[in-house]
Amino acid sequence: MELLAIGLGVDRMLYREFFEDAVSIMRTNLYPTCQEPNLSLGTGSHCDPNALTILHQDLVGGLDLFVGNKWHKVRPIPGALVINIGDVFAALSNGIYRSCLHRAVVNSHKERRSLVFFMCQELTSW
Ligand SMILES: O=C(O)CCC(=O)C(=O)O
Ligand SMILES: [Fe+2]
Repeated sequence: MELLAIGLGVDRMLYREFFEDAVSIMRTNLYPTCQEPNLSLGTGSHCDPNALTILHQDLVGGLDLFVGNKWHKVRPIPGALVINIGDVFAALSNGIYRSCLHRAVVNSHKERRSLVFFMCQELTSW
């Protein structure tokens, strides 16, 4: 949160304090194999509605990002985390940081797992 604040040129503690009492959610996702992957949805395309998302994916691959009018694969890197800006942080930064459209697709040969931490905001901070 401090890095995001520094990037915006605001007090580095601003968002850290704002999210101090955040109530966050952690979710595990399992994407079984599918014989007809093109006919099935892993997660449909979406932007995360929370503030910030930290995602760990296994090495199977399946996370796609929509950038420059097309879908790009997010190549899994051992030990790396994917950080997504969500809609709340896009709003808090007046759109300077943008939430990104993404999806998870399935495949026919290997099941996939991801672990996702959704940093949310305390409901009374609105
Ligand atoms: O499993 C993934 O790679 C993405 C999951 C996701 O986008 C979500 O749970 O919001
Ligand atoms: Fe998501």
